[in-house]
Amino acid sequence: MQVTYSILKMLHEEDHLNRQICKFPQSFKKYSTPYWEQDFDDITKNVCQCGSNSFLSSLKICKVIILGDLAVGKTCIVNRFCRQTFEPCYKATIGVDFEVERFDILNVPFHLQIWDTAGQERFKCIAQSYYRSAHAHVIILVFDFTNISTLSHCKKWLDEALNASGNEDPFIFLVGTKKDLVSEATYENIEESALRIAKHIVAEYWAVSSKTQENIRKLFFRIAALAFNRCIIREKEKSDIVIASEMISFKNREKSIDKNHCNHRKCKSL
Ligand SMILES: Nc1nc2c(ncn2[C@@H]2O[C@H](COP(=O)(O)OP(=O)(O)OP(=O)(O)O)[C@@H](O)[C@H]2O)c(=O)[nH]1
Repeated sequence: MQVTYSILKMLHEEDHLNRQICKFPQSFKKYSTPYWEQDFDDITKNVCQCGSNSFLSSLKICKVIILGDLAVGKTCIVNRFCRQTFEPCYKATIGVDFEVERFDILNVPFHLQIWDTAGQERFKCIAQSYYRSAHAHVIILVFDFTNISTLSHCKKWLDEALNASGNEDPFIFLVGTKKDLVSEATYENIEESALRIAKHIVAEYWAVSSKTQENIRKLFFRIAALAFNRCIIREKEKSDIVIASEMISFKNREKSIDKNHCNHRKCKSL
């Protein structure tokens, strides 16, 4: 999980000052999430409070892959969050673009590497070759509120990503974009279907607009907090296992030294 120099070059370091997370961000709708965490885990809080653990000192980074049909608004989501910009003209993504964004969570630096992939069929293979075995920690499936067929394709995008990415247990988000373009009635209609699909694919549902900025920041803060919490717990488990196995091998070594001593004494007394 070390960040290489080329990735570091792309960090928007100046932005992290307004990316401080101290309170656990909540889901978009209380009951439309499989992730029930309401707060950081006690393990996370303790580790961050003492701050001395060696794994906190290394820079942590989690991979987020954004997928969905062409022109649903994937690039606009990334640009709105990372650059505070919105581009009204469509320019297809070729292959993959990525950004690295820094957060300070419970006063610990944490990075999201955000992969914006191509939705166009002819560029899809290039994108897949990038994120194959990328071990994505988070998968964001994007659909367009103005085009209902993009919602029904999300399951296919997820299956392809799970096959390619190599991580069996990523956080999954189903995100509807262009909320600003639909009437309240259409929005509610499509949301009902989206909630059903989110439940079926075990994903957390969000509705956003990159044009008006609605919910974009909240979405990424939620993703960062969930990923950070899991990352710390897993690192802690790993370090506990290492300590436990070191203790076992230390005890075994002590036992074998004792045994050798005994054998030595026995030999002498014979
Ligand atoms: N009104 C409105 N337009 C949006 C919104 N999000 C994206 N768009 C427009 O939708 C078009 C496609 O957006 P992109 O972000 O380029 O779509 P994409 O999913 O990255 O497309 P590919 O790179 O082909 O996969 C652009 O013309 C955007 O301006 C939104 O929230 N509101």
